[in-house]
Amino acid sequence: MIEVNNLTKSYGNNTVLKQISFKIDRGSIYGFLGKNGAGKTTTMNILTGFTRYDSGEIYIDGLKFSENKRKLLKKIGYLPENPEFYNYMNSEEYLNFIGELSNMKSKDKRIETILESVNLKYAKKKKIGEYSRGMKQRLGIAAALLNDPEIIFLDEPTSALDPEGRIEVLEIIAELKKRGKTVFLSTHILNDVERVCDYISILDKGEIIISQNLNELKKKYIQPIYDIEFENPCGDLSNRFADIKWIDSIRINKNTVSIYVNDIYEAKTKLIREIAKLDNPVISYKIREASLEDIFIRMVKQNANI
Ligand SMILES: Nc1ncnc2c1ncn2[C@@H]1O[C@H](COP(=O)(O)OP(=O)(O)OP(=O)(O)O)[C@@H](O)[C@H]1O
Repeated sequence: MIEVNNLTKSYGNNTVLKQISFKIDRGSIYGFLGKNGAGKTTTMNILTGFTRYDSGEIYIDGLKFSENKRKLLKKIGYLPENPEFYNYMNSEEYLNFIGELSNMKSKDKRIETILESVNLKYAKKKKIGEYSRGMKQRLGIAAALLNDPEIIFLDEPTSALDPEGRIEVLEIIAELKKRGKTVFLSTHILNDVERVCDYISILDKGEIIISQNLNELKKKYIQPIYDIEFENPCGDLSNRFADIKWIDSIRINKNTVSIYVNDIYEAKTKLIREIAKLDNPVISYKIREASLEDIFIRMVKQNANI
């Protein structure tokens, strides 16, 4: 449904997107991950028609975006990272106003339905200035959904929210998928991605370093991680273990280390022996599966080493 080929964008000398390509299937939730400044918002602004791009091609439903912008933008809803509201309006008035801007006919029923779907019906007469962040974010989603778009772009929709607010937004996203919508979700909260996304891309310094179905990604990159807590700090561990081939990488945080291995058999038989040589008493020793966060950190680190 969305196909992006070799998309490139520069601001002056700063090339923010370097020939990125990806595809998004209809009805999927596509997680677009990356650290701050990776280029996520720029990509979203391009795909929603707010920002120009230098080169590359974008197709939506087989139509070239640059030649069919007006038509294609009708299929798109967008919640930007920091949506602005008129705080003196209530949510019903605000959605009416948004509807009028886009010449929407018979808005009342739609507004009622949409307020219900984002759980704001009870607060529709309350001034937006008195809303919590979570309520404002849900109102932003309501505004993005007002035209009943097929594709919804959500830029960091949960970043500023408390756990309860995040769950409410994630539930709305899961509901959108059930209704057959395609969701493009940019975020750096990997837990959220694991909860709702089908497919992910990791954007790093303007390049897509991985693009895969989430389950396949986990299967491919899942490797055990050993979390070991020592009695004393273990600052020189990376040097001590530098020559061990079956150790992929080591993360150290004071007295605790996470050891990423690439050969589970070697690790099982030899890691304890190596640890014993350190002369640093062990408080705990645990094996766990890699999470998306571990995979993300590994991929971004590898990209930095290239
Ligand atoms: N209008 C602009 N003019 C100049 N540089 C810009 C502009 N917008 C973004 N950039 C630069 O482009 C790069 C990517 O920014 P972008 O906002 O797309 O990243 P992001 O992944 O969305 O990060 P964040 O999560 O912090 O929003 C950054 O280096 C940023 O400074």
